[in-house]
Amino acid sequence: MKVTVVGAGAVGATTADNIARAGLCQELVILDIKEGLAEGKAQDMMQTSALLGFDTRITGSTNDYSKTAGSDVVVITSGIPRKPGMTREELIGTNAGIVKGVAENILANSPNAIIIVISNPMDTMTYLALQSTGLPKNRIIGMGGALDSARFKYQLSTHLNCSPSDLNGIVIGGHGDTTMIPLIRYATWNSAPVSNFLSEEQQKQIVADTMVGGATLTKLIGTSAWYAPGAAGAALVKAILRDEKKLFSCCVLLEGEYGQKDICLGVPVVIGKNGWEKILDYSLNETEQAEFNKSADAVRAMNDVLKTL
Ligand SMILES: NC(=O)c1ccc[n+]([C@@H]2O[C@H](COP(=O)([O-])OP(=O)(O)OC[C@H]3O[C@@H](n4cnc5c(N)ncnc54)[C@H](O)[C@@H]3O)[C@@H](O)[C@H]2O)c1
Ligand SMILES: O=C(O)C[C@H](O)C(=O)O
Repeated sequence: MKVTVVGAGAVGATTADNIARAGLCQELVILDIKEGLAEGKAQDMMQTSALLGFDTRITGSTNDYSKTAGSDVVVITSGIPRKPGMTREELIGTNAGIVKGVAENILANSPNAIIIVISNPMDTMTYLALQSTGLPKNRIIGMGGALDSARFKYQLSTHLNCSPSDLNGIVIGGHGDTTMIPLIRYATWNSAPVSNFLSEEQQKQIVADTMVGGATLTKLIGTSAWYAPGAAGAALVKAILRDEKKLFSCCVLLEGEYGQKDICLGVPVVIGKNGWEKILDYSLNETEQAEFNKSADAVRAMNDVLKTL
């Protein structure tokens, strides 16, 4: 199996590192436009192999897409991150051109690849990748909900004083500070609804803190996060390569599901060897559906910006 990670920056390198450490593929290519960066990070990672005991061969490439040929999965992380005080949406002007060019180069060299889009604004970049490659919908997956759901469980765990891995919780909708929807009604602590243990006020706080999870880290670090994003990207790669049929919230093309069409938005999907294989219907209540529709309106407005660039 062969995986390419485009972008050797914070998120790309962390995704690649997680993929290598887990031994998910035989060949791993990291590509970046910045001279020497991908080669250097690939060598550095390869030098951990004797210490960590993985067998993945990692190579780097400065914008030579022939090195990525025949990839089974490609993760796109290229593009600028936000600075404190910015929204993800403000990145569209720079990142749309980058993501479009990268997606076209990937398609030309790996026509059978499944593409995972991480670059922001992720929902719109996923839609753009789908449009510019014309790939079957199941092979374009936006990564945002997997990260937001992990952050949701982190927030829940701090209030419940429990292990995040004992929790179930999912965030759907857009991957934006105001567009994501942590589905607290469905969150459980080992099957028991979290509402059994948390006040209304605590639940509201957890939802609010989850929604600004990325912004909070950006303010603290000075640029956006990479450890959890890289782990989430690698988790999706693993689910595909190992055909796990694992459920994640991912940004995928909707064709009437959840009342929306011609838009890529976060919904619960099953991930396996074919990419996203099935959308699950969580039967949203009226409030949740209204939030989902509002989120779709905001993402659609960003998708419309693409036409003006
Ligand atoms: N979807 C998510 O959940 C999520 C999470 C974290 C970050 N992000 C996004 O991921 C992107 C990357 O974040 P980062 O922190 O790694 O940024 P970074 O600046 O550390 O790395 C980005 C890399 O992309 C490279 N690049 C730029 N143009 C390129 C091109 N045309 N071809 C190949 N490489 C190119 C840059 O040289 C740089 O090394 C940002 O847009 C950020 O907002 C998304
Ligand atoms: O917050 C950001 O801008 C990066 C990313 O989308 C995140 O959620 O960490």
